[in-house]
Amino acid sequence: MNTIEIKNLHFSYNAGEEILKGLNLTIDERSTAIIGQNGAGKTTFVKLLKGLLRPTEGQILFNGQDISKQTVATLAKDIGLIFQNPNDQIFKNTVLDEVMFGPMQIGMSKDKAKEVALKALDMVGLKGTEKINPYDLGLSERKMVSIAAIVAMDTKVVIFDEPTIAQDYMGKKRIQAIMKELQRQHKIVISILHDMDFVAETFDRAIVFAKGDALLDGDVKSVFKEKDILEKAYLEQPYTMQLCYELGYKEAFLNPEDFVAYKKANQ
Ligand SMILES: Nc1ncnc2c1ncn2[C@@H]1O[C@H](COP(=O)(O)OP(=O)(O)OP(=O)(O)O)[C@@H](O)[C@H]1O
Repeated sequence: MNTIEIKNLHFSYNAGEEILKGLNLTIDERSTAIIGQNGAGKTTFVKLLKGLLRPTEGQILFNGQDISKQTVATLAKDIGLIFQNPNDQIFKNTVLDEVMFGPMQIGMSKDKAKEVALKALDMVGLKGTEKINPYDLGLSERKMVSIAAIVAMDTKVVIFDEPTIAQDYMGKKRIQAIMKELQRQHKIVISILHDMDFVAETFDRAIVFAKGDALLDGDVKSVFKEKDILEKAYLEQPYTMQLCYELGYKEAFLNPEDFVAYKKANQ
């Protein structure tokens, strides 16, 4: 089983202003959502996992090996990060070249890279767009290109930074299906999210970041039950849960499907 162990992780951009203050966590193959108010340190944390930043103190162990001092190039085979803004990631002139780039960088032949790129494009719903310039696509499709570019690399860890931004209902459903498929392949799936309903419907575990530490950590339902603590972190419960509590139910459901199933079974 793949694991990432975070031990006493500290990080500062500027001396005297700690962004992460001794974080301790173990991330496993349960899909993990990282939530928390703006500026809580979520993006900083995933950049540390990807090797884009170096901890000021502490360790990041991937399958037991300390990766906190490894280069981005060495880590690229194992850890994929899909940026919040696809424009920060995409630089090739065609969709196919963009998605083939990562696989070729980690040593795949051109033929193999093309094969995995076409498969990844199919998975994100962009079959047939291979020759298009990514910047001629809309933002939501460009985000899918950036997802395909990481999926094609077949890394053991796939990190998403705000994947649902600019996605409509169908786009969110597709991202949910991609995450479930990656999890089925025993990859570690981590995502930063602001959409609590999406978290409730998609993830096994949620970690609430606040003031440089994990304020809450547990299965999604137990985390979302902690209304008062969530409020301190400026987070809302998922809408279905809010509705259940407002209606006086003791049992609160994470999503409409579970609520409706309960109602039908108890009519
Ligand atoms: N390159 C940088 N130099 C200095 N400070 C930075 C830098 N990047 C981020 N910060 C600061 O670090 C803190 C944490 O930022 P970070 O982007 O990790 O938060 P976040 O939880 O991802 O927020 P958001 O939800 O808005 O993306 C913020 O106060 C931010 O202003």
